[in-house]
Amino acid sequence: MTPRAKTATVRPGTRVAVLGAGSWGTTFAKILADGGADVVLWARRPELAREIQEAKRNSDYLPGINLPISLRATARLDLALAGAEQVFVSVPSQSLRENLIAAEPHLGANAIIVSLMKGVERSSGLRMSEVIEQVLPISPDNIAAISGPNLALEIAKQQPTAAVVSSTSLETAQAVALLARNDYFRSFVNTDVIGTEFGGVLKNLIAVAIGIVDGVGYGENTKASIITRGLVEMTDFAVAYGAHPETLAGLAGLGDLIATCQSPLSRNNTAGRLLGQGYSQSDVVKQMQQTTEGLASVGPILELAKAKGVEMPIVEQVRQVLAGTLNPRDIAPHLTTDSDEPQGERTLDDAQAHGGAALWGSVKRAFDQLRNSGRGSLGD
Ligand SMILES: NC(=O)C1=CN([C@@H]2O[C@H](COP(=O)(O)OP(=O)(O)OC[C@H]3O[C@@H](n4cnc5c(N)ncnc54)[C@H](O)[C@@H]3O)[C@@H](O)[C@H]2O)C=CC1
Ligand SMILES: O=C(CO)COP(=O)(O)O
Repeated sequence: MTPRAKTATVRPGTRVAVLGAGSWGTTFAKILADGGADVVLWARRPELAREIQEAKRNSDYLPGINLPISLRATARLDLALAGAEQVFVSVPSQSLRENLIAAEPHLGANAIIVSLMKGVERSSGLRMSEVIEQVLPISPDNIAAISGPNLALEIAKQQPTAAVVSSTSLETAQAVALLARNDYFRSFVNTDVIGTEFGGVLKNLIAVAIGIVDGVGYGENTKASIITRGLVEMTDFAVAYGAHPETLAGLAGLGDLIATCQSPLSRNNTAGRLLGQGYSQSDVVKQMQQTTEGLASVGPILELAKAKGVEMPIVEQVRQVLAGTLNPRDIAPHLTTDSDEPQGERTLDDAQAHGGAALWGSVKRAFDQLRNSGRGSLGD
């Protein structure tokens, strides 16, 4: 029986809303409630709202987890949003726009909107914070995004982890981080929204590739090679769109990449494994019971990469496997280039030069933080 978490002592009772009662929305509502916030969770389906409100359970998405007594739930969007100082959004990326339009009339004028999502809008290629900025009458300084090694079920079991809260306004990032923390969840902050959001989106695509080679039966060498080259691919792409390379060496990049690529809890990893076992994309989509953001992101990411002249050979091979034009057995690091000449191994150091930022300095800082058990700065 998981002991009840101690609640934080910061601004208890701050009224917040969480939109989306799936695995991550429900888990994050628990994080916030265990941190002392006054949380109302919006569930699209009334029967799910009732189960959470009355039984403090979400048997669809978090079976066996006891939710905080203080957590309230409703299927009424207006009631969920009434008085909310911060609104955390955790619906599938492709449904964000429609949900923001529905929520807009009920939002407080100064409410902070926090994206918990890790996708890009397929029709526009926009990141989640860009969709929020486009739909709502809101300053980017009132928008934040949270990402990191955050497999929902492990966190719902109160296993310790960390995340990064990102906003163009450091003050906003800190206001969110002060609520999104308790004795098993630690929030760091940064102002690199581009790097933080793209880290969460891109790691899903590499995780699909890892799942594919796992499904084919390749071992740890192949997977480690793809993870390593995948991080360089992620960094190249994100830096081309204005990210700081060190963000991709932090929790939102490397951290989340490790968690997602290694865990059977990952839906993207699982979808990749089914692809590697020979299932078609349509069969995989039918089998997946939960949101698998990576499958919808491959196309838009490759279009964005092409627009900046960034090569993403691993993601391109995932696209080909999804399209059925590449045998899953042929997706492997040495096939990520079709040149017969031995290729120079582009490393994070090159990305640092490429990105012009002190990437290794941030990697060394990360190791120092780990050595000092995280007593480093709030920055990630
Ligand atoms: N599950 C996890 O471990 C983590 C998930 N995330 C992100 O959280 C976001 C949400 O994913 P999950 O909660 O995992 O998905 P999920 O599949 O567990 O839950 C999705 C929820 O959205 C609802 N939904 C579906 N279509 C909707 C619509 N049109 N309008 C409103 N609600 C709708 C579903 O009923 C369900 O309650 C994704 O972007 C994902 O990448 C981020 C970190 C961890
Ligand atoms: O984002 C996640 C972990 O950080 C969850 O990954 P999946 O969406 O692949 O399950």
